[in-house]
Amino acid sequence: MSQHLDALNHRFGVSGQVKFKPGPGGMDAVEVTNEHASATILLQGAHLIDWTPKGEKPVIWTSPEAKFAPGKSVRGGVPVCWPWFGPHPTYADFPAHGFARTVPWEPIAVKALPEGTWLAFRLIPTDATRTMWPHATELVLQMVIGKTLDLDLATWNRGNTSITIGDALHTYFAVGDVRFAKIHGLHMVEYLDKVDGGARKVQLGPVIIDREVDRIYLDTPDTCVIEDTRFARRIRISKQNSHSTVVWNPWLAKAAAMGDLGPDGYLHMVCVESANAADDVVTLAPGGEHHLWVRYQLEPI
Ligand SMILES: O=P(O)(O)OC[C@H]1O[C@@H](O)[C@H](O)[C@@H](O)[C@@H]1O
Repeated sequence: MSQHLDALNHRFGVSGQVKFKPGPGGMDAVEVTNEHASATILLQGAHLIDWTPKGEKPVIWTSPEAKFAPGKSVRGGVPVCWPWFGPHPTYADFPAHGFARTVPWEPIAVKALPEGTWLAFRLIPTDATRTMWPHATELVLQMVIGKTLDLDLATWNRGNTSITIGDALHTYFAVGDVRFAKIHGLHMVEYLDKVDGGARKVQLGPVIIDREVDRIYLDTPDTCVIEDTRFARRIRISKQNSHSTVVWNPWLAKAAAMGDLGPDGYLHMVCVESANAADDVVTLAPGGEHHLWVRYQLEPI
């Protein structure tokens, strides 16, 4: 075990519950096990790659062919998109979905609570991140690993001028077979269809995934539900301070071209991303703060 991990265990470890250790690809990770659930989080990106409530199948999907390497985004889990969503509005060579998911974060607090394990991580700014984002901004991701998974992505504007951000919790949910899943809660909601040149359309009924789907739903309600008959469960997604929801599945051809989704990975995942995306961005005055909050919860069918 590296000195760094030893030091983290000394400071934040909780015997039998929270352990910092090398994770997949040897990347620094923290493993959480409590009476409600287990989870694994990479320190790069504060990227949660597993959350499995006791006695259940994993709720979060990470590709069996994900590549774990410093500075590379991991296919699956809960990537944090920040401080922009999708391509950078001006600089095409800046990374898609921002840099938060590919840089190191540091733990700042860990506590065992009756409801689960609370952890907080802070993004570590570097010269490289300051080149892309020359603002005094603090970014903290808090999690509670319990029977539910709660995530709070907090942005503080510590500078003297206003800032404008886009953000998303780009969660890959595990489903038995996506062709038999339905996403409820977006009926009569307008969306931008990214596989049809960004055309504006209106969702009627539940979202069905039977082809490539890449949509930004606009002005979305605070709850949607993935109904998964194959796994006989529903995943309830509740959120606050997120006005858009992105639904994404690359389907067969795109998945094959991506190279890190596995041969039939696209059948076992769907991204339902709680976001502030496209025109829905967040402007923070000096001293302002913004909390993108989600709760994921399993319900039997
Ligand atoms: O491959 P990435 O950068 O993780 O992005 C995956 C997908 O993320 C989704 O949020 C976007 O809407 C898609 O267009 C994109 O393909």
